[in-house]
Amino acid sequence: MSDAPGFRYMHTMIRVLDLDKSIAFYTEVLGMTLLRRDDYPGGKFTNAFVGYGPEDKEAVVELTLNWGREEPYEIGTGFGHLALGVNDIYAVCAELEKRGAKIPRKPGPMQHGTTHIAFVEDPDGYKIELIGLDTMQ
Ligand SMILES: C[C@@H](O)C(=O)SC[C@H](NC(=O)CC[C@H](N)C(=O)O)C(=O)NCC(=O)O
Ligand code: NI
Repeated sequence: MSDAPGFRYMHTMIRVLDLDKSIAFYTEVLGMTLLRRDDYPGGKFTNAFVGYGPEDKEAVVELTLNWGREEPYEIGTGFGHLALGVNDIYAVCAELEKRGAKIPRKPGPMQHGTTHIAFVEDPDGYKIELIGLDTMQ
C-alpha cells in the first residue's frame, strides 16, 4: 500500500519471571541499556525496556514481569528467537561465555547456509540468535 500509515517496529515483548535477573542479562551480558521501567499497580505488572538505543530510534525488547508469577512460562513451539547482529561472532561468544552466558548452539555456519550464527539462552530460556554480520553474503 503506497499510502500505508508510517508503521515503525517498536519492540518485542517477552514475559519474564525475575525482572532484575533479566535486566542484568540484557544489560551486563548483552550490553543493552535499561531505557525505562514502568510499574502498573492496577495490573500488577512491570514493564522494563532494554535496547541499544532510544525507543524513538531503535526497536527494543520489552520485559514484562507479572507480579507474583512463579510458574515458568511455556515458551512453546511457535516462538523462535530474537536476533542480534555482531561483528566477529567467535570473539563475542568467547566473551559471553566468560560472562556466564549459556550458548547451547556454538558459533558456526548455519545449517543449509553460509551465515555464521550462534544461539544464546536468556534467564527464562528464550533463544537469542547472534548473527555474524561479517559473514552475511
Ligand atoms: C507499553 C506497551 O508497550 C505495552 O505492551 S503495555 C500492554 C499491556 N501489557 C500488559 O498488560 C502486560 C501484563 C499482562 N498480564 C500480560 O502478561 O500480558 C496489555 O497487554 N494491555 C492489554 C490491553 O488490552 O490494554
Ligand atoms: Ni508492548
